[in-house]
Amino acid sequence: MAVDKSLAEMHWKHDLLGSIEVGIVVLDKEFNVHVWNQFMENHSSIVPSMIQGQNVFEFFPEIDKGWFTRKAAPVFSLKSPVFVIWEQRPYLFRFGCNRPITSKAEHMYQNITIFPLASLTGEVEQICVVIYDVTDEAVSRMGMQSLNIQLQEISRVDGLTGLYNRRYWNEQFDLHFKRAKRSDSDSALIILDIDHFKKVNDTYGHPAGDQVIQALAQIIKKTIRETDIAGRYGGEEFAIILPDTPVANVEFVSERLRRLVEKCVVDYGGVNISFTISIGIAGFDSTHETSAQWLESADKVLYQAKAAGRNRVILAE
Ligand SMILES: Nc1nc2c(ncn2[C@@H]2O[C@H](COP(=O)(O)OP(=O)(O)OP(=O)(O)O)[C@@H](O)[C@H]2O)c(=O)[nH]1
Repeated sequence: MAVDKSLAEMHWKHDLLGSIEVGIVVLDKEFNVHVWNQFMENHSSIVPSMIQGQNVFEFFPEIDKGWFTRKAAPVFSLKSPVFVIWEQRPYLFRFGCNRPITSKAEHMYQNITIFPLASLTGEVEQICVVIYDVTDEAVSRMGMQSLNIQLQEISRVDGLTGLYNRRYWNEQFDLHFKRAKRSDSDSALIILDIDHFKKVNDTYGHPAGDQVIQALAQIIKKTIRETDIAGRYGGEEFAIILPDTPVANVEFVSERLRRLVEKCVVDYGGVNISFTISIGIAGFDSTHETSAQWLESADKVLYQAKAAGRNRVILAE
């Protein structure tokens, strides 16, 4: 009768392990496999008889042995469970995704729990690893994150040129001004404006003007350093912050920019359009009380450049 009872118990435990929608793996101190349930078999195509008694790392070389051993150590020694969520490590076992057609995931995302299995003497000789398939949750969370990043980008970037828009550039300029004020560093500000741009629009049309603006933005992107901050300040007006750059170097960069623009020819449906720009530069000056004063210094010399005949660079004294 007692034998029947334990047989029946084994039977329902076997059924339970088979029908449960999580992976169950029991490992000993050498990380040899003792239990491998149906979920694990379904996703790995490895049947229990193949893996039982074998070392899990040999079957799954993608498991970082050092990391997993460190995670399991307190489960054996302190008898306390350990949890690992997919955001820390996307998976333990690299399984394919359940819905390869409808899901964007390349693999199953997993949360795992490792808990101790104490023997009758209270010693932890084995651990149980439970694997939860959290692919749907992970995919939707990552989708939200990338959407947020895209939204943030859109709100920072000018649609026509891909440079920062005026609002975001101004925020950066304010921050940079405060930093420069604290460190009294060599920084400079460039403001540039397309010469007689109204004539471009009037002669070739607004879409042609847009293409000229885009061409200028490309030249700016190619000419400045990654650490410089360029924005479209107005219709055909651009502003660039050059952190940690002595004014002499800024004059050199500006002159190069001016010459590149002068040489550039925009091909608008077979019509060649040339254009020039005027540039005003103002180095950071600790007497500036506000970022607006710094901007005004650069703007003033830009208009001096316009008044002096355009297509030139002028540096604020
Ligand atoms: N195509 C196009 N034109 C724009 C855009 N934003 C502003 N503009 C035009 O840019 C022109 C600017 O003209 P003005 O401010 O008179 O300056 P300008 O003709 O460049 O003359 P100077 O700056 O004095 O050399 C106007 O005709 C605006 O309509 C834009 O996004 N696309």
